[in-house]
Parts: sequence; C-alpha cells; structure tokens
Amino acid sequence: MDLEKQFGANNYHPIPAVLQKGKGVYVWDTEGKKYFDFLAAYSAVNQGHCHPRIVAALQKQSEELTLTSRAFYNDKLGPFMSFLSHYFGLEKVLPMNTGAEGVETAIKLCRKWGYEVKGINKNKSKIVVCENNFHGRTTTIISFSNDKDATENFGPFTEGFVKIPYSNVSALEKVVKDPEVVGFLVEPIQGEAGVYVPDDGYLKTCFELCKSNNVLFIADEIQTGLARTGKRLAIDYENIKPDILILGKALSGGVYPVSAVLADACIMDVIKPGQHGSTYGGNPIAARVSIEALKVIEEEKLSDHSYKMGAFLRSGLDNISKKNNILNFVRGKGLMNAMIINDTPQSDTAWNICLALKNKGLLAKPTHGNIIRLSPPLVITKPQLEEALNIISDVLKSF
Ligand SMILES: Cc1ncc(COP(=O)(O)O)c(CNc2cccc(C(=O)O)c2)c1O
Repeated sequence: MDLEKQFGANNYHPIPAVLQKGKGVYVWDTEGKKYFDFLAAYSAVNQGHCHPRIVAALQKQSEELTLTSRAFYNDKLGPFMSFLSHYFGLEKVLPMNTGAEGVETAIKLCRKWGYEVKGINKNKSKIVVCENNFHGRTTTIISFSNDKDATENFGPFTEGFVKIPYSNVSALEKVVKDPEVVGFLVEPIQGEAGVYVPDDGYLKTCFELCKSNNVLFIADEIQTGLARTGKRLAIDYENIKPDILILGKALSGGVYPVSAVLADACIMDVIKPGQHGSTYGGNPIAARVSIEALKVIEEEKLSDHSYKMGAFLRSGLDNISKKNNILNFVRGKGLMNAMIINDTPQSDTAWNICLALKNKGLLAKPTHGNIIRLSPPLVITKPQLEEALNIISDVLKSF
C-alpha cells in the first residue's frame, strides 16, 4: 500500500485492503484474510477469480504466440470473431482492449456511417448520450460527461454530443429527429451513476425511435453484459438487437484486457484498412481467453444463475431494510445491484459501512456518496449469499 502511495499517481482512493490471491468469489489479502469480493472488478470477473479454464487458456496461448499485431493474421482471431458474431447475432467484430477504446471505436464507426451512409454534412454529426453516463475516461468520452470530477480542467472537449435525461423517452423523441443525429449511446443500466435501472420498455421505445429516424442504437454493455444482469445482455430483457454493441470487462473473465465492437456489415464496412485499430487489438491471447470466458458463461449457465441469485440477494436485502432504516432501499437486476444508504451523498456513512464490511470479510465500495454497489462474481452460491447477507445485516445493525 505504501509503495502505491509513494510512487503512484493519486488517481484512486481504494478501500485499504492489499489483495494477493483470488479464487471464485473470494480474495485474500497479504495477511491471509479471506473476503467475499462484492465488486468483481466492476463486473470484469463475472466468471469468478482465476477461473481454471480461462487461466489455462491464458497459460497455453502465452507459451505459443502472444502478439503479432494485425500486420499478419493469427490462428485464434478468426475463431474469436466467428464465436462472438454467432453468439451475439451481429455480422462483424472489431476487437480492441479496454472498454473506453471500445466506446471510442463505436463513436468513430457511428460518425463515419453518418457521413458515408446516412449522408449528413461533414463534421456535423451528433451522438445523443444520457446525463450521468459513464463510458470511460478518454478526453472524447469525458467531453460528454456531466461528472465534475471527470471533466474539470481536462478541456478543451470534443464536440458533437447531445445530453438528455436518462429513462426519459420524450427527451430522446425531441432530439432524434435532428437530421444530423447519427447515434444514441446508452448504458442499459447506468452502472457508475449508481445502478440506475430505466423504466420497463424505455430501451425498446428508444430503439424504435432510433430505427424510425435512421439513427444507430449503440448499446454499451461493458458493465451490464455477459450475464451480469441475469441475461446474456441487459438489452435481452427487451429483445433488442442493437446497431452497435460494445463489450468489455468480463469478455476475458478478468484475466486480460479485451473489448470488442460488433455491428452488421452495412455499418462495420465503412471502416477500411488503415482507418482504425490498435497494437494489441485482436491478439491471440485475447482471442483464446475470450472464447473460453464466453464458453464458461454458457456452459455454467451464469445468466440464469445470476438472475436467480440476484433475486435472492435483493429479497434478503429488502428484509434487512425492513428492520434497519440505514438501508433505504435496494435496486438492480440479476447480480448488478446497489444499496442506497439513508444518508446524504456528502456523508461518509457509506464509506464507513464499507470499512466495517471489510473488517467482517466482505469487500464493496461506494459509488457517488451514499450508494454501495453489490456485484459479486456470478458463480456465487446461495449459501455464500446467505453468509454475505449475515455480514451485511450485522454491519448495518451497528450503524
Ligand atoms: C458502462 C461502461 N463503459 C465503459 C467503461 C470503460 O471501460 P474501461 O475502464 O475498461 O476503459 C466502463 C468502466 N467501468 C468502470 C467502473 C468503475 C471504475 C472504473 C475505473 O475506471 O476505475 C471503470 C463502464 O462501466
């Protein structure tokens, strides 16, 4: 911890736990203390820490071929692209590394489609986004953030984005008719803002509004995707096939940075050789690890399991909130949930609750003041949830 403080940029404020080992839903600190991991690296470790099949894929590929760049083909990328295309039902895949790179790729793809297919005036494209969004930390992405911490003194910002309130159909209806609007970028559940679940039907209505106005519907499923919310993708709750799909985090089961952008050929083919890419994008380790990570989700039926365990977790938390007014209420879908603490966002109550949870063997972290996210690896079992609920109940009783 001290070395990080001495030599590291001060760009995080971690819960004071120094972790050394992880397995399934558990992590251990350097003193050998065991914790439930209720953050799962913000939904990057859906399959559980160090899943043996995913680690084996990483190990095997790392002894064969790690990186060639896209100057050549490699024997793992085609199978990766084919697997993703069939699994998500979109024709083409553009592989990148981090979530933000995926979002940036989607923005560039949507703009280019706007000029070359929709036919809008050069450099006039607009992409609609939602207030309180979180899509990453690059300069263009924070250009459409309204979070002061994310934007202050990082200007000048990228133009071409229109912000509207989340979960508000008429707000989209007003702006989507503008002929220069080329896309609507949305999180199916707003994760970083505090696990805001939109009204039922919101996403479907927005999708239809986009369709009827020749605007691309861009689903950022980096945090909500891959069984986290109890479905393969969060948009599956409303049977939406997005024009552009962005994946990341658990795409590699937390063992390697992998992201990907998917779209049908009529959109993806606007990108020509030499117009976009990345050194590590589509490398053989990323490809082989991700195929295994997706197979684990499928074969271990993690979507159904996440759905059932999420319902069990929320009902347990609802029972706690009935007996303890420090827990205002709970919200979420599948195993993407948050506890809303009955105090002001400016108070440090949620932080102190997380410190107390840590001392009792459960790691969680507040987002935006009084909201504590609860997103364990999806492999968590009912007995483990019962034990975790007892820890949460005991801690909340002491506040
Ligand atoms: C919905 C969504 N979109 C994009 C990103 C960016 O992904 P990358 O971080 O891989 O570039 C996210 C990331 N989500 C996220 C959640 C919490 C913390 C942090 C952090 O930057 O420490 C990131 C996300 O939750």
